[in-house]
Amino acid sequence: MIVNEGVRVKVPASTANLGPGFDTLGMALSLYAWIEMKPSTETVFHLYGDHMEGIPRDKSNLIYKVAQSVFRKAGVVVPELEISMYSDIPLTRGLGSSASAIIGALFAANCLIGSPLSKTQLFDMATALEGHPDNVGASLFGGIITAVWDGSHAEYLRIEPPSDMEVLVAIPDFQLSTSKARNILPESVSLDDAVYNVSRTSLLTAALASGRMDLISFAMRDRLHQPYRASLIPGMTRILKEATEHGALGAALSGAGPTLLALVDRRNQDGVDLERFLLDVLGEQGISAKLLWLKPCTTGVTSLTIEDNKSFLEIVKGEVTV
Ligand SMILES: Nc1ncnc2c1ncn2[C@@H]1O[C@H](COP(=O)(O)OP(=O)(O)OP(=O)(O)O)[C@@H](O)[C@H]1O
Ligand SMILES: N[C@@H](CCO)C(=O)O
Repeated sequence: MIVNEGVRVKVPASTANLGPGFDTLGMALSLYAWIEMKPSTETVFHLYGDHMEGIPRDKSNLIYKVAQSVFRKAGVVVPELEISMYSDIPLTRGLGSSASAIIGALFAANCLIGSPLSKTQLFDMATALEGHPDNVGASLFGGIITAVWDGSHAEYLRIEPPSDMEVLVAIPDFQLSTSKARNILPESVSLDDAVYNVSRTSLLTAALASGRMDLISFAMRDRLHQPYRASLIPGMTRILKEATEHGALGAALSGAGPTLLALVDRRNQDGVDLERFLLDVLGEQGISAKLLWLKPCTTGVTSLTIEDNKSFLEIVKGEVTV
């Protein structure tokens, strides 16, 4: 099997759940990480950007381990790698940093050995690693995905996001690990709550697929995870309840949080009132937050051509938008 000299990939961040679609709905966002992977004589890491603090620079690194799982499955031996990464995706904030690292690593490693594995195989491997298909599906395929995981295989459909819909995220200045935000959830829920979410997830999916943005506020409500996670994100309950009064189509906790996300129709909203509302409510709780206007990202992970003489950082710096 041919092993390429090196590959560069660009992978989007993602938001999971979109309110009611717990562990099933995901949407790719216009916030990115870039990875370069090359065979090497010894394993080395070059990690750039403000979000790499604490990330290991040895073979315990997630990117390295995920790449090796691709080589094992394909029956190829590439034990030493030179890995460069630049990321604008904050860690443990609910914007799918782990999913983007997993998808970027799977895709880069597969490209490095001539792409023997299909995207379906990569999706199954990614979902097994992440535990749920929502973030990884969005980072792999782009757009909005609705996905089902049966424990060994993930099926999905991709939905083109409404073209005028933008996303305002408020990223609080504290981290919240997905495991902590999952441990707070109950083991079982009532039939009433299950029906509440099934019906809203169905309506939300159909509303997004058909561009019925007027239905989003009604559909984007949840009883399966947000109420239990509220104690971890002071101000969240008020934001979810009142964001539509300040111009949002709907609001949700992004993934496992703590980032809060509002969908906005930019044809009729400048978003200024919404920005102030989010910062004020979080500020009243003593939380400062960074606001970012993002767009749904319609393409998933992509490989970049390695241009003559351009270094990894030169390529990335030409692309960074935030
Ligand atoms: N580039 C990376 N390289 C290595 N490990 C990473 C990288 N990015 C993320 N991780 C790992 O993933 C962890 C964050 O995963 P976690 O699921 O808690 O949060 P998240 O993916 O940012 O949020 P969410 O899943 O709620 O959207 C980090 O603490 C780190 O261990
Ligand atoms: N669906 C997941 C996303 C975070 O990884 C959750 O809400 O826990």
